[in-house]
Amino acid sequence: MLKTRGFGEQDESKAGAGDLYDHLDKARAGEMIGSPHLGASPASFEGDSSQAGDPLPRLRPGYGDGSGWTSDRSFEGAAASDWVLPVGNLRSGDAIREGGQALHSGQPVERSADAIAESENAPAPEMGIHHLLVVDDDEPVRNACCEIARQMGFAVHSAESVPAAREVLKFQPADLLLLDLKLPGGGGLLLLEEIRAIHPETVVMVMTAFATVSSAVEAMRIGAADYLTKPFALTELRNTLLRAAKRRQYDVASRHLREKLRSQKGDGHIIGNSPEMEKLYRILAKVAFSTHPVLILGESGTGKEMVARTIHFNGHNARKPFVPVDCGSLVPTLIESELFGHVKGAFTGANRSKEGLLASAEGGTVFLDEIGELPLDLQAKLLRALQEKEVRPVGSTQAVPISARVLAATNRDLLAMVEQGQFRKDLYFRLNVVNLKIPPLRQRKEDIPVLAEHFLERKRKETGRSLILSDEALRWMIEFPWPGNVRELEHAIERACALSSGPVLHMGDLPTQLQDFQMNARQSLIDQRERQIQAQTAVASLPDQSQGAYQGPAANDTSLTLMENGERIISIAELEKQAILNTIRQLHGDKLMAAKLLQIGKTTLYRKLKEYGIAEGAEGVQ
Ligand SMILES: Nc1ncnc2c1ncn2[C@@H]1O[C@H](COP(=O)(O)OP(=O)(O)OP(=O)(O)O)[C@@H](O)[C@H]1O
Repeated sequence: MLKTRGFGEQDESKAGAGDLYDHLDKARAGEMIGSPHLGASPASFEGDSSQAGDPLPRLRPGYGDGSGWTSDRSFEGAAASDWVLPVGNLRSGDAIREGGQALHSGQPVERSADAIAESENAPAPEMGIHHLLVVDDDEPVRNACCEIARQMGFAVHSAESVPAAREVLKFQPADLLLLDLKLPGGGGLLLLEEIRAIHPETVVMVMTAFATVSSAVEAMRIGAADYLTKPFALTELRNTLLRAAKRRQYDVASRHLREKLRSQKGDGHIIGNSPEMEKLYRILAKVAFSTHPVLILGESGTGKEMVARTIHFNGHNARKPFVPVDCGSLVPTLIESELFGHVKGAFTGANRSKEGLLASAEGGTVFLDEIGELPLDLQAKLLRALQEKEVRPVGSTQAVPISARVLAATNRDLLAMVEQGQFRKDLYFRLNVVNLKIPPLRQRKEDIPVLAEHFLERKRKETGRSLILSDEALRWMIEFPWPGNVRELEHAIERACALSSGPVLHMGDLPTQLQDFQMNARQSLIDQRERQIQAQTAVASLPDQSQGAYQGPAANDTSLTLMENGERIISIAELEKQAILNTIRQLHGDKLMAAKLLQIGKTTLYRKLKEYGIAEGAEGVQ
C-alpha cells in the first residue's frame, strides 16, 4: 500500500508511519532526534545556538503530484530495510522516478530536479547521487533520519540491525553510512570494521548516546569520519550529512583525478609513472580541489610550473585565469606595481592606471614562481595582501579586493633562507600550508624512457619523421644525472632530432655533456680495470707464498673460532693481517709498494704493523 502525505497536511497516513511523524513533528518543533524523552525541552542545549535556534527543515511540497512520500517499503532479502531510489545529480527540468525497481510496492512517483535544487538543504546538484544507509534499531530515530536525508536529496536505505545492514550492502554499496553504535546482533563497531575492510571509500558517521562517547572515539580511530551524540538536532544531522556528502564527493573527485593524471599522455600533461610521481599525483589530486596555498618545491626543470598549471586546470576555478608571475625576472623597482598595480601618475612614466597581477586573476590562480627571489620589503607587502585579501595599488589610498588562490614555487631551500633572515618566516608559513616536492629526475630514473618517448612522439608529430632512440643512447640517457632535469632531457631529444639524418638517434646526436659523461664513465671503468690488472700482475710475479709467507694464526689464536665440524672461521681483522704481512713478504719487505698494491696509505700500513707488534727490521717485513 502506498501512503502519501504532504508536509503540513493532517495525517490520514500518520497511523501507518507511526512514530516517524511524532518524531519529525516534535523535531520540527525544536526537539531532538534520538531523545529518550521526546517531550524534553531543547533548553538543555543552551549555549549551542545552532541547536537551540534550529530552523525547521523545509520539506518539499510533495513529489510531482504535490503529495508526500511513499511508505510501507521493504526490500526483498533485507528485512525492515527502507529503499528509495536516487535523487540529486539532475539538471534543471529533469524529472526522476522515485521507487523504480527497488520499491517493493507502490507506483513510482516523480519529482522535478528544480524542486530538489530549490531545497536549501540539498547537496549541490553536481555532488551526484549519494547512497546513504541508515542503521539504527530505534525505529523512530531511523525513520526520522531517513526522512531528513531523503529531503536533502540522498538515496536512502535503512536497516535495523547489523545482519540486515549486511543484506542491504550486498545489493547496494553505501557511499555514506549513518551507523548507531549500539545495535542488536553485534555492535556497530563490528560493522564499521567490516565496512572499512570491504568498502574503505564509504564515509561513516556514527551515532552514540552520551554514555558511550568513548565508543565514538574508538569508532573515529577505526576510521569513522564523524559522529553525532544522541539526542541531536535536525541542524546537526543535516550538517553532518552534508559534510559527509562533500567529503565523499571530494574523495571520488580526487580518485578520478589521480587516475586521469596517471593515464594522461600527450602535450601539456605530466608524464611519469615512477613511485615518486605516483605519490605526487596522490597529493596533487587532493590539493586541486582545495583553495589552500601550495608551495611547490623542486630543482630547476623538474616541472613546478607544470604542476601548478595542473592544479589550477583541474580545480574548481579552472575557467578563471591562471596568472604566472616570475618573481626572479621582474625588475626590482617594478615588482610592486606589477603585483599590486598602480594608479595614473603614481611614478614617472605611469601614464595610466594598471591593474596588478594579483587582482587580475579574479578568482583564479596566481602562480608566484621563484618566490625565493622576492625582496624582503615586498615579502611583507605580499603577506599583508594574502592575509587581508586585498591589495593597495602603488599611489592609491583605496584597497582592491583579491580573490585568487596562491600557488608558489621555488628551487631554493626556503627554510634555510628563513634561518638566514632572507625570507620572512610568517610568509613561509602562509605559503607552505601544503607543500609538494617534485624529486629530481636522477631520483626517478624509471621516468626517463617514458619522458624520452613522450618528447620523441611530439617530434614525430611535428616533423612526420619516424624517430627512435638507439639502445646505446637510451642506456646512457638513463645513466646520466640530468642536472637540468626534464627540461634538459626535452632539449636533448630536440637537439638529437635536429642533428640526426636517419630515423635512429645515436649517442653522437645527443648533447656534448652526455657524450662527455659517457667518455668519462668509460675512462674511469678502464682505469679501474687497469689498476686491478696491475695488482694481479705484481702479485703473480712474486716468489711463491710458501717461501716465508705468513701462514695465518696459530690454532690457539683468539681470532680463530673453531666450528663444531672442525672448520676454522677467521675474523676480518685476521684476514687483513694476513693480506698485509703476506704482501710485504712477497715484495721482500718493500712496504711502500705493499701499501700501494693494497690501496692503503703508508701511515696506515705502519700503524697496522705496530698494532700487530711487528717491529721495524723483523725478518721479511723490514
Ligand atoms: N613530468 C613532466 N612531463 C612532461 N613534461 C615535463 C614534466 N616535467 C617537466 N616537463 C617539461 O619540462 C620543462 C620545464 O618544466 P617547468 O617549467 O614546469 O619546470 P620548473 O621546475 O618550473 O622550472 P624552473 O624552476 O626552471 O622554472 C617544460 O617544458 C615542461 O613541459
